[in-house]
Amino acid sequence: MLRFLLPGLHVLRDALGPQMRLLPAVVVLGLASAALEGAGIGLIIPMLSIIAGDGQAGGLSGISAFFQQMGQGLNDGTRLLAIAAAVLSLITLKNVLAFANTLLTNFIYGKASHAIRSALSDQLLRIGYPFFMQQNPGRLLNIISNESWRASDAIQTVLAAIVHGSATVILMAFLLLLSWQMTLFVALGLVLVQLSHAALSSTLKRPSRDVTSFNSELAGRMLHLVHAGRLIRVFGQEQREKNAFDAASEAVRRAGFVLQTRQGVLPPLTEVLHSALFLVAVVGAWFVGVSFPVIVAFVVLLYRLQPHVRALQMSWSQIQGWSGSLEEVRWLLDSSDKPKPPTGSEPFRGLRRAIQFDRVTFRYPGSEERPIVLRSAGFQIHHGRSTAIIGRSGAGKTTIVNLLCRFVEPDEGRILIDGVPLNEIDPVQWRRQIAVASQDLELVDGSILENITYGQIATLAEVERAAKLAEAHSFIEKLPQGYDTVVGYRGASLSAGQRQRVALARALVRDPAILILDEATNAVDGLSEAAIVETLKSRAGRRTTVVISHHRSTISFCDDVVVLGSGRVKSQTRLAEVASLSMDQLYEHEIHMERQG
Ligand SMILES: Nc1ncnc2c1ncn2[C@@H]1O[C@H](COP(=O)(O)OP(=O)(O)OP(=O)(O)O)[C@@H](O)[C@H]1O
Repeated sequence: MLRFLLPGLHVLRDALGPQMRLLPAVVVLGLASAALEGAGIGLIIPMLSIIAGDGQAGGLSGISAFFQQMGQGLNDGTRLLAIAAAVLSLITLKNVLAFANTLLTNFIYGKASHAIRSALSDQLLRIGYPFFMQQNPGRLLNIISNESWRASDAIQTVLAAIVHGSATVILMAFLLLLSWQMTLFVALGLVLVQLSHAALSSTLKRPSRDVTSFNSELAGRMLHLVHAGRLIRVFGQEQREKNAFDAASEAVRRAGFVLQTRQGVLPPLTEVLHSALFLVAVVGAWFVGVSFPVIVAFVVLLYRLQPHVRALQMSWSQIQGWSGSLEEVRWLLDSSDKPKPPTGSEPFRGLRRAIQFDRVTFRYPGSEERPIVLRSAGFQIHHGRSTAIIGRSGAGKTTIVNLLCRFVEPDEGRILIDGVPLNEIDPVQWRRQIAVASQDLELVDGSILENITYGQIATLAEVERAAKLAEAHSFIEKLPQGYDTVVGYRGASLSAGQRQRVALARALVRDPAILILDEATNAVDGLSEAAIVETLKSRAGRRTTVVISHHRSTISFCDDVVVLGSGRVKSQTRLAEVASLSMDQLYEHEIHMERQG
């Protein structure tokens, strides 16, 4: 029930985590400071009696009589001063407690906000890779950069609501002790105000979802402007992109306006209803003959109560207004409908014999209509040899890399590593033995040194050795900052060929048991490529290499070649046996396959 009323409640509960145990302290501090405030207001009764010249007035009952007794026996002047000093002490102490509560709620809020952001980053790192193939990056960016902050704000609002709720309970108790009839009347009025407030607040969920979904679209457009800057300019599409961006931004504005207008109605409406209730209570009290000091104390208490009740009601509507944000954060944090990360517990210490694709069938997740990429594919990658995987564009070469890296899993068939199914092998140990250089694996925004040693502890000598093997050392040396040159976002300050050589050095510095090169040198000049091929040759017999390329020169050093076509493995043979064939002829090469699975 509460979950229905407060959308995303368990996002908030999970975010609070161990801080939940601090919530009773927030309540106690809230109750204590409200009690001090109520007592201070109660002391107005004897003060007013003294000022009205009726300091020893009787005829009061309940808590009013209790306050009226304060300082009796003292002369009026001393008593007035003593009561004033007591009121000031109570107000001071109340504010000290209120400040302590502010510190405590800020601490809890900070911890909970951090917990939300940390859980989101944890989830993004943990989810199975196919998730990123299917999801709109704009939606993910919007959740991380916008919605997570609104979820944090919702936590602050809930904490504030706890404080206001505690104050409301205590001040209502004081009101009850002053005059139960007037309090009953006020309580009834407040219930009516809350009902009308809740009815209006419930209309906020829909516009809140609209704002969230339009924000996702806008974030996607922003990403596009950042990533496709060159494309847009080359094709002269600035105006079209501007129109599309403005339309997305306008949609956010319109949805935001609807939400803010509906939210904006609530504070004035609440104030008018509260004022009406306030006036009716005062006038009614006079009509039923409540004494002047009690009316004043009641009115002051009611006056102090109002902001707390209004804040409580506004918290409610704010959380309804953030329901779209909370739902988005909850969606991303929910692992049940997300692809699972690869699992497996078999230890893996290195390839000894071969990787075997055993009748592997695969189709990218997302839709049943997607064509089958690999159909019962069978071939082998032998230990210590270099295997070229070739085929026309779209034949499924990169998909084989994705399967080897366990970004995706076969729908049917198995990949066997020395006879052990890959999905039973510990993925961390497996990935530690492979290194990939691919045009899809971008550089990170940092120095060349940081890029080459990414995820690897290496000495400068080892880095330089890898850079030399990748034909990168000579160009790096010529840069003014050498290995400390910052490459910029995705390596933007380097040429395509330089980026590829740094990426190759990054793979080589690990000296991996299995090196996978997916179009890793296609932007490198012929001379450099020839030198890189020599490097790769030197691994022969010791390490396993998989090379994907459309260039005959790049695969020239390979021992074996696997030809893909129409979702099938068309042939697997020794490259020496087909050395005379051109790349085009190789693509059409179809023979019986050696030891196919
Ligand atoms: N993330 C994806 N989601 C859906 N389909 C995909 C995805 N990636 C690739 N495909 C499809 O899978 C097929 C094989 O793609 P793959 O990238 O493996 O081909 P490739 O042989 O490496 O091509 P190229 O030589 O052009 O790089 C293609 O039809 C492609 O449309």
